[in-house]
Amino acid sequence: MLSPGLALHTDKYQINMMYAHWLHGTHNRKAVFEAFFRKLPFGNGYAVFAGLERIVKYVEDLRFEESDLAYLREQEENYDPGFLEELRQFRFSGSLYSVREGSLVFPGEPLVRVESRIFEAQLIETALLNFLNYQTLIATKASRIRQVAKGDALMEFGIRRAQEADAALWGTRAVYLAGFDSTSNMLAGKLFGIPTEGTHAHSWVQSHESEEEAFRRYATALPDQVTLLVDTYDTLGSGVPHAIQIGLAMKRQGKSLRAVRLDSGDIAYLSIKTREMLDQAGLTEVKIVASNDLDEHTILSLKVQGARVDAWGVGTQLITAADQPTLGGVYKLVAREGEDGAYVPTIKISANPEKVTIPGAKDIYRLIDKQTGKAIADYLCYPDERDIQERAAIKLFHPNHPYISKQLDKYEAEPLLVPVFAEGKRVYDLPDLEEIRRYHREQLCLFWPEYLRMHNPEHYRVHLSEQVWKTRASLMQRYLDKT
Ligand SMILES: Nc1ncnc2c1ncn2[C@@H]1O[C@H](COP(=O)(O)OP(=O)(O)OP(=O)(O)O)[C@@H](O)[C@H]1O
Ligand SMILES: O=P(O)(O)OC[C@H]1O[C@H](OP(=O)(O)OP(=O)(O)O)[C@H](O)[C@@H]1O
Ligand SMILES: O=C(O)c1cccnc1
Repeated sequence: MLSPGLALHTDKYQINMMYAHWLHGTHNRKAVFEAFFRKLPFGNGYAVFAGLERIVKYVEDLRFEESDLAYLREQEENYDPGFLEELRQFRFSGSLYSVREGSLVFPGEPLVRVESRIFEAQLIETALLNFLNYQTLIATKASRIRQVAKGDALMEFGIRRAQEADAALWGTRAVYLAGFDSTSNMLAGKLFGIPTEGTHAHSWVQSHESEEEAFRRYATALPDQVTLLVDTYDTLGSGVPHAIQIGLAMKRQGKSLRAVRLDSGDIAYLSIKTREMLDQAGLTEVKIVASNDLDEHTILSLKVQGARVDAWGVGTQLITAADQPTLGGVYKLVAREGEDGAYVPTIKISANPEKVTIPGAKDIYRLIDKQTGKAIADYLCYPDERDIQERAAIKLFHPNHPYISKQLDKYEAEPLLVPVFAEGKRVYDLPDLEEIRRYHREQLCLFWPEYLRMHNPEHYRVHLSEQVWKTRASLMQRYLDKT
């Protein structure tokens, strides 16, 4: 976990292609790849981009260690010693552009663009997708839960169910950047400065002679952060009454019981009853925490039922993105260096029109209505179309039915891709996590609620510039003419 030696965190075919390029002397040719996804997860109206910090650290630390080279030598006798020497000298020397973490992103737009020797761009594909796919998926799930929970406190409880340690750690970071308030994950707390929270387990109660004794001892040990788990034996029959006893005793000492936690049964019914009992005892300040296989659907349903829950602990469903295990992001070659040294746009044709790639290195701009301050659409264009930021008007058209078009004026065009590496040097200061959270909140404010709702959200458009559209059409035609 977090080990520096991630050069072999890649698929074998990348190393094989690197070898074949090296053997034929094409390894130093420049190429442009773009990472994007085709379909939004969970039926959501947007995704929340995450993974850049991990990508940056990976790219910066990327070295083949002697043990990696020894392993490769052992694996494939065809690998020439000169190739292994080339790997020994390997450093990322290219440029990388990325959307900022916390951005709202949409299908088909480049989230990361890599311009480098094909030798390097090919190697980093696998790790880059691995980081981006998982973290963006989890951040999106967390953002959905935040939308539903509104102002309630949200705690991440997932380590024990995550797909191993790295997923727990980086997943927790993704969850926090998308709006959770805290985590039970202590390592994530230490490494990323995320606030940590913890109640206690059933084992604490079971390890005592009585529930009452267990509660009393816990309250004595940690008087400033007591949340008592009240469902070990009988929530309303013993758990809540014992918690009330402790709460009243703490109050007499000028302290305060913070909360009780419900972890089984009918959470709507039990939380309403628990609230009544606490209020009747004069403990109106004591909060109610709920946990037990929660996700955005259950939380929404519980709220509709009038559940009196102040804070939600969410683990399994979130950290594993249980309803959709991957984002499906891809990394496609969009341009290669031609014989004359200039970039040539490339296309990947597919029988499935959604899978035909968009050729050429592209930038993305978010078009914002100057009057409302809200995002209208995203716009893909080539870097030399930078005047998009100054034009008086812009034409937006449907890519499959270009006669459906509209003219847009009084807009601002905000570039989404920022330079992260330039010729191997990092040119981007990684923002701290609090800044990313703030940025994510600002991003949400940029969109009309229609795009943000959990069920059947409006479809936010990603448009192509006329130049991009024409290049794509002509490359498709060229391909059709050949076949
Ligand atoms: N009022 C409710 N409406 C909708 N879903 C609820 C309600 N109360 C609880 N749930 C959810 O229903 C599921 C109940 O799961 P399950 O039956 O496994 O739990 P349980 O029997 O109450 O507790 P245990 O964890 O001890 O098995 C959980 O996902 C829980 O969050
Ligand atoms: O349900 P999650 O969203 O994953 O939240 C974390 C769960 O982990 C703990 O119990 P655990 O699942 O270990 O045992 P239990 O189900 O028997 O309480 C805790 O009590 C929560 O229920
Ligand atoms: O602190 C808690 O209540 C907690 C932490 C992890 C998993 N379940 C519960």
